[in-house]
Parts: sequence; structure tokens; C-alpha cells
Amino acid sequence: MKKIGILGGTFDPPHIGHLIIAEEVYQELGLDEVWFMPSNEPPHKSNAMASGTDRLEMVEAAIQGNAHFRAVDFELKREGKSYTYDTIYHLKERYPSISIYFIIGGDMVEYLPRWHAIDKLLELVHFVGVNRKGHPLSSPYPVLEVEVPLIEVSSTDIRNRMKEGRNATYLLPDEVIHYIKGNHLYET
Ligand SMILES: Nc1ncnc2c1ncn2[C@@H]1O[C@H](COP(=O)(O)OP(=O)(O)OP(=O)(O)O)[C@@H](O)[C@H]1O
Ligand SMILES: O=C(O)c1ccc[n+]([C@@H]2O[C@H](COP(=O)([O-])O)[C@@H](O)[C@H]2O)c1
Repeated sequence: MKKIGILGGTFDPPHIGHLIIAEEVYQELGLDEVWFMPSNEPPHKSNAMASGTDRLEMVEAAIQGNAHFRAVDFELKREGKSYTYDTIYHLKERYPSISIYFIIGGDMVEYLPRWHAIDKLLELVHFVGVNRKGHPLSSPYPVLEVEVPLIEVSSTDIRNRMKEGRNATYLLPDEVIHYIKGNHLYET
């Protein structure tokens, strides 16, 4: 059975926090691949500023050159809120012989009790929690814990910097900054 990590997210935009946690979990758990999966509409927060197409392009730009990372558009093809249970249910039908490690930051670990169909979802995936500043890992659910270097970066902070014309160099790959500037994202 292939061990596939899935990093679901809004990726509005993708940043080094996403890349570092994906790589750390890949190494630590000996995964075969990590799939970066942008959501269509995030279940628990307001919709992304950038379109699904732009977010997928930015993810592709961010992971280029890494042979074990892949961008997948499963959720972007589905209308409405991207509940993880719905996605994984269909994925399991399509790829019956993969073992899924769903990677989430500490903020999402805290939120797990409120995820849609969480009990059924727990039967389909292994959750992997990584620490995030302000969100030490603790959960009533079985979550594999992987310790990562604390990177205090968020998409919200990057969008704010972009809007204010402030520098975001090194917080996200140059290729993503280039895409953002070329497509006039996050200017208002
Ligand atoms: N710096 C970070 N450290 C650890 N986990 C992170 C970090 N940034 C994002 N994650 C995790 O990556 C996943 C996808 O995150 P998402 O795309 O929503 O980015 P975000 O920076 O949290 O966005 P926003 O600021 O817009 O809420 C989530 O599980 C989140 O917890
Ligand atoms: O299914 C749910 O109820 C659910 C609730 C909150 C978050 N998620 C998923 O967790 C991942 C990270 O969420 P976010 O909002 O930080 O991008 C993303 O794949 C979301 O679809 C899923």
C-alpha cells in the first residue's frame, strides 16, 4: 500500500509553512508522496480571495522541482464547501490501495471535533498533526504527532503585506511572489 500524505488547505497563497510541514511529515513518516489539495470553499472560514485556478497555479509554482510533491484538483472540481469526509470517501473509491495521512496544523487539530462526519472520517485516514505557534498539539482523537520547526507564517499575514505593499520575500517561494505580482492578486 502506498502511503500518501494529503495537505488540504486554502493556499491563499501557499507559503513556506506549508512546504516545511509537508517535507517534515514526508521524511518522518516515510511517505511515498504528499498531495497538496486546494479546497474549493473552506468549510470553516470565509472563501479565498484568489480563484481556485490561481491557487492551484500558485501551489504548482510552490512545489515545482520536488519530485515527491504533487498538486491535486479533486476539491476544485466540486461545487460548494469542501468537506474532507466527502473528498476522502470518493478518493478511497478511486484509489482503493492507498493509505492516507491527512496533515493538519495545530489550529485544525483543535477544530477536529467540529469537522463534518469526523467519526466516519477517522476510519478512512490517519490524521497527522503538526505544531503551530499558539496551538500546541492536544486532541481527544488519535492524531499522529510530528514535531516541526515553528514557522510563524500565515497566508493572512502574507495577504496583508501584499495589500500594504510590504515585503514578503522568503515567506513564500519567489515563483509564487512572481505569480502574485504578474496576476495582480491581493492588491486590494
Ligand atoms: N505556519 C504553519 N505551521 C503549521 N501549520 C500550518 C502553517 N500554516 C498553515 N498550516 C496548516 O496548513 C493547512 C492549510 O493551511 P491554510 O492554507 O489555511 O493556510 P493558513 O496560513 O492557515 O491560512 P489563513 O491565514 O488564510 O487562515 C492547515 O492545516 C494549517 O493548520
Ligand atoms: O470537513 C470539515 O469539516 C473540515 C473543517 C475544517 C477544515 N477542513 C479541511 O482542513 C484543511 C485545512 O483547512 P484550512 O481552512 O486551514 O485551509 C482543508 O483541507 C479543509 O477542507 C475540513
